Amino acid sequence: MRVYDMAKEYGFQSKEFAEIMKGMGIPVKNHMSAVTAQQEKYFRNNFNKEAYLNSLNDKNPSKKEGPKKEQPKKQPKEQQTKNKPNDKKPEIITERKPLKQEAKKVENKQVKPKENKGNDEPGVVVIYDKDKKPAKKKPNAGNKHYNYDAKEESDSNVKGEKFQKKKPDNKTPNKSERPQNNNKKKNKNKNKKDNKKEVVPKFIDNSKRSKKNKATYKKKNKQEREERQLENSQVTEITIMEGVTVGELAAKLNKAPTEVIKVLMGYGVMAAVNQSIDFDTASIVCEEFGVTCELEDENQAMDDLFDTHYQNEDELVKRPPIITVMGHVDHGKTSLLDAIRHTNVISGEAGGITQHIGAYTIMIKDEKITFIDTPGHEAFTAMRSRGASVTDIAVLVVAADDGVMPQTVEAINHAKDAGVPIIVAVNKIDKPGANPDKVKQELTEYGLVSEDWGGDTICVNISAKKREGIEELLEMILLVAEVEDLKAHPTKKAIGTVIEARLDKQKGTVATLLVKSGVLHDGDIVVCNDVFGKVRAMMDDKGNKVKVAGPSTAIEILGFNEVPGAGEKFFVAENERDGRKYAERRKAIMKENALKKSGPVSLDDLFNQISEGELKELKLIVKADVRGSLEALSQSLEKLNDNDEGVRVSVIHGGVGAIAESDVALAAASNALIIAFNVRPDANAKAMAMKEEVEIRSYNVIYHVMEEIEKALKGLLDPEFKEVVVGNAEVRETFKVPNIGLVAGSYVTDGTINRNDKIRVIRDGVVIFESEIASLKRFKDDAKEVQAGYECGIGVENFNDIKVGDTFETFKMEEIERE
Ligand SMILES: Nc1nc2c(ncn2[C@@H]2O[C@H](COP(=O)(O)OP(=O)(O)OP(=O)(O)O)[C@@H](O)[C@H]2O)c(=O)[nH]1
Repeated sequence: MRVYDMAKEYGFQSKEFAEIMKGMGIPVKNHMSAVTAQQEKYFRNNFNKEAYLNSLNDKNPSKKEGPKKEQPKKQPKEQQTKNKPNDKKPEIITERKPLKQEAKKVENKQVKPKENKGNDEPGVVVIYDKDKKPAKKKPNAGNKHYNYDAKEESDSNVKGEKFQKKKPDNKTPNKSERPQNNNKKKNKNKNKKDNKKEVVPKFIDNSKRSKKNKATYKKKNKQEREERQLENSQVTEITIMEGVTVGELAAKLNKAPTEVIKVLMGYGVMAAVNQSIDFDTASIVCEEFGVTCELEDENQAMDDLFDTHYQNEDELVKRPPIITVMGHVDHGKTSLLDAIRHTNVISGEAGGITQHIGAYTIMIKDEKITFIDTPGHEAFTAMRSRGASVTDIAVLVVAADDGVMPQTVEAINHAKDAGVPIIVAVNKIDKPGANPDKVKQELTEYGLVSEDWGGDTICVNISAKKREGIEELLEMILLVAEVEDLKAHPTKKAIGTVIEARLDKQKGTVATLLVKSGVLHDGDIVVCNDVFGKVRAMMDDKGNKVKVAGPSTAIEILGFNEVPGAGEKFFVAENERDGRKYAERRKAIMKENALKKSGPVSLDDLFNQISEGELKELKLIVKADVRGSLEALSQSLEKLNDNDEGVRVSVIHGGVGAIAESDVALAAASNALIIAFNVRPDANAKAMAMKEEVEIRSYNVIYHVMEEIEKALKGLLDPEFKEVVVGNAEVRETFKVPNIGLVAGSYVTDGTINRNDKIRVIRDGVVIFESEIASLKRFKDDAKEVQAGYECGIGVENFNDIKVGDTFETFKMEEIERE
């Protein structure tokens, strides 16, 4: 039996159950761990669910704290149902005197004034177990999904009303908690007003305060305000965004805008309050005021914005997992996605969902799963290259008759690099040659050990064609999702990722968005990097018009002013003005960055990047001609981890054979550089490397690789010479010429073949020989150079094994100017 089976039986979440078992001394690793018959027996004999649940309640210090009369006599119905003991562990009550600046930290706990016992100082706070607090209605943070039924929503006249959390009811049912002053009405109104804000802690029970106390309080308050102001006026450090406006800067400096304008004028810069200034100018102003300023990291700001959704754990609700299906070509990704669509029971539609957009949500056992319907790596790479981890779980499809293939390995590396759990779907088990065990065996080489072999990778045997094993796979997805504990905020303004976007002649910009947290409403102002717009229309995965979209939902929207990039994060702005401002600022920054772009990782510039703190990990992709070299190289490279520079060297992907487009894509996405050991990129890969500015370093001696990287880490690599490829030619025929040897009738595909350049012979992407050009002829005449598009005869010094289909690469060493 497995932990999760028993968890189900006992009615616990797998995670919690594993903890319980561990607590009883049963050595389980996680929910997937198998439990021996003996352990199971021990558990069954010794575990008392009731006692356990009671012990949880005992831990609830409200009892310690509390005279029973403080509890409401009867809990409201809703609260009662939510207080199911295994829903959540109760929170600890603490009693403390909060400092002002700590107010934020407790902001989201429920705070109520401590009963005035006469000797109370203002500022005493009691944080109560929220489950025990009466009449406070909270969204079910545990197991229930919020209902985002768009149709219901559109019936409602109040936009978003359904998704607003019920406000805490401050008409406390417990008499002892009620304010005791005479001015009840006023106080009630005040409470009402307070409730409109997010939960603001109230530290002071002013209901029983005498006039004298009030005066003291006022005085104290004033004093504190003044202290705060003084504190603020002594700003010493600020962070500002590129393109900050004069007004914004003044506010951050705690100065009047006119003061800032004056300073600017002193430097000959005429700028009005709403005008943007660049960071350098802003830092001069800051210097004048004795304030140090730092450029705000835009990505950080975005991360922070996203983080606000997850700050208050008790406000979060469970969200469906988002899945990407990956695997080698023809192993059945598309068939699996099709099979899943047909297994779907969300709408009971015959033939499954008619899909309209690049993602769809299915329902299994009352739980939703969202699939990103872009099989393969493109989605993954595009998403990740922009730093958005869209996928929660990767399903790796491996054909049982074919086993682990190069793209399988790539997919594993992609998922690992993104830190996403992998579920293996061993497909085509219906085929006569199918051997699922062989697949499992091969996967162990890549660190994926199937759970029935003692590992923790879930492998499910399926036949996408015969639609077998699909439900089990979906259940496993839900299981992993449960362990991943995926949560989202049910009501905040939406954040998420653009899955794809295009320009439609009639409709304008059409973008598919995946809401990660919060709710997107029709009419919202969405901002995605440098583009923004008002959502004009929203359509779900079945083509229905909708008004709202909750977490893990994909929708197609109209309204962006330009086409946003796939994989880009989006958020909802307060209003159009803010949205436009943000997008315009991003545009300006991007323009500026493009001008001073330092480019992706390059060995020559490695030291600078390390020194500037931009690089903490040097990621490498190693491609070699034979497995032996690959292993030797990878092992040697890992040894470079012991460097004094504190830079981790990691080989994120290794393979045998020519460098393919997918290698370059992975390098671009992960900011890696490619080490080519006796291999070359194919034409597409080469073009992509140029476009993506991925550096490919070629070597033929392992020692040289190590030496160069070591030097680069230390900043000693400043090569005086650099290899420059000058031309490429294809061998179309070969001739034996007396006294000369073998001559290859070749066609120059690009560049120029110069008689004096060096030459390499490449076969199937692998360098098989390197030498000088022995002869270069146009027809019968010797030639000094032959341009692309012409034919010529090429002889290679000391090499007569040229074959039709080989390619030549000619190169020269060029001197590099030292900086
Ligand atoms: N016998 C059998 N054939 C399958 C199964 N799943 C897929 N196939 C076949 O395998 C071939 C490839 O399937 P696809 O679903 O197109 O594979 P893919 O991985 O999406 O391929 P690409 O999109 O080209 O990367 C098709 O001919 C499918 O009919 C299966 O479970 N059993």
